[in-house]
Amino acid sequence: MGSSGASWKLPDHPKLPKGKQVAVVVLDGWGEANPNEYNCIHTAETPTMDSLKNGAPEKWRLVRAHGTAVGLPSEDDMGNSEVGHNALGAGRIFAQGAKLVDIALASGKIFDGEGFKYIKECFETGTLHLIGLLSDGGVHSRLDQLQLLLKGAGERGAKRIRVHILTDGRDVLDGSSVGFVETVEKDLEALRQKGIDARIASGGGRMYVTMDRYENDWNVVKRGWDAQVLGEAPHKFTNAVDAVKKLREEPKANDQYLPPFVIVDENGKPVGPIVDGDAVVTINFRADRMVMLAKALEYENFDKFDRVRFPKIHYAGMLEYDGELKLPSHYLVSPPEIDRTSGEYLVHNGIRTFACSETVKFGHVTFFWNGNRSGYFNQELEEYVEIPSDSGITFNVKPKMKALEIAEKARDAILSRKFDQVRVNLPNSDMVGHTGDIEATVVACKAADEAVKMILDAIEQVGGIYVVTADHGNAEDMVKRDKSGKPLLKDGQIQILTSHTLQPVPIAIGGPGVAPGVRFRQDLPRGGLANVAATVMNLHGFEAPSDYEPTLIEVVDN
Ligand SMILES: O=C(O)[C@@H](CO)OP(=O)(O)O
Ligand SMILES: [Mn+2]
Ligand SMILES: [Mn+2]
Repeated sequence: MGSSGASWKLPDHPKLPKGKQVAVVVLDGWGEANPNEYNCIHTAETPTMDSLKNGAPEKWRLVRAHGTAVGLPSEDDMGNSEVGHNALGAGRIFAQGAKLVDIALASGKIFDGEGFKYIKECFETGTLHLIGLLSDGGVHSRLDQLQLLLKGAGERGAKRIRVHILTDGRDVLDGSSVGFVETVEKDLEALRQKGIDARIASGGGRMYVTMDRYENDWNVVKRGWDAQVLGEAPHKFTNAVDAVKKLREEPKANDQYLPPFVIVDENGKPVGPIVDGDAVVTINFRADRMVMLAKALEYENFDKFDRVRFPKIHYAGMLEYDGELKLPSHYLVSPPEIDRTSGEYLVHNGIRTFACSETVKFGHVTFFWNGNRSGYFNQELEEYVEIPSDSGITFNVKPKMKALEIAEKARDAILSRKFDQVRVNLPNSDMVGHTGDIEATVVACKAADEAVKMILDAIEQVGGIYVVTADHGNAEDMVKRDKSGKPLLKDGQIQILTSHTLQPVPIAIGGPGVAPGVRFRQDLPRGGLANVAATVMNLHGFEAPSDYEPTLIEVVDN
């Protein structure tokens, strides 16, 4: 029985057969935009994806992948992997972390919750530490939420506050970190005026310090730990604005990869290591890049790196980050209850599933796909394969990443005929797009296209079906634009856009197993990623649950 009380048994589709193998391919960060020199997908040779596009409108269309279509607060919110894969897998639109935190802060309920009460127990004698991504990107965290949390904690008795910042440059323009740090410094000054000892204590760039994911490189988390908890870092400054400005002067320095630093007092002593009796909040609402730190902060038994000290603290996440691990055990806002995902339904209906990506996106097609739940629903029917990603490099150095290896695994899984669904994420256009290296991103897009071809060829051989789509845009637009769409100049220069976009993404269906008469319906012009789950269920021969977003396809008699 599903948690709603509904049966897990899916009705047979009245027209579509069962038993076809379905490949579900998610191109990460592959949106649709006007062709021009900043559209790396357009520039790249992508014959496979181009040929799919020729199937429009019956076998190719666009779907929305940002804003309210994926449960984000507003249409100005770009898409991202978490909300994108949640929608793809769950078939419904859930108000996402960003929005839930907004609501809890607006009503003040966040301060009445169990999580806040728990950290508040330390306010009298301990320090409140806030650790997280400092930007207004809205993908992992948001500046205004941090500001409200700081203010609220001050009003509710926090006497000593330390902020441990992670600079962004990935969801926002590179170089924007300085302005964000200045803003927080002003807020902290206002708190100090009220007698609260509030300061920035440490910092570092998100990709080099703390925000690794899926255990690709624990050194990243260790660097953060050393600075945040131990108060140790190679760079010491007395002021965070100076720190960020100075560290950015290094050749090749950028916000994403700033080295760790600590803020010290006039005697050279770190101003805010984390010690027994302190409270810690990780302010990111998004899960993937907080899970590793959450484990380090929370687990008594931990062997991923030498923590040196394991302070007895009251730790809460902004959200619960992993529903299966119940991690962390305390949190300020309850996460969306993403239940009855398509993956869970399909295993209950006997669908054997293979899912694969490389480490940096592995959790996207498993954890995010399954509603932020780690592990299998049914190990007998599912196999999840992770191909180790390169670590310690920026992906413009190796833009092909593991696309070929992922495609080979998918091909072999398809040809083995052991699985009904073979699902992959191809990371290239996203991960290389985030580096802002246009030439490398073109190479990345070509590699992803070749991987798609390999998977489609295998589907052709077994008489199967493919669904090729993406989770949000990135590589299709690499320049910051004004409202009219013209590149926005700063000091006469274009500004490279490292972030995701607001663009829609393609979805294509095809393969010899698609029944005659199947085509995209024309009455869902505003269809989005959440409509994909029902579509895939149909292609497996099932009707989707009635509360799922409607399927994108129809079957016409011909
Ligand atoms: O790298 C990440 O964490 C985000 C951008 O902040 O990208 P994606 O949503 O594609 O994982
Ligand atoms: Mn993504
Ligand atoms: Mn991305």
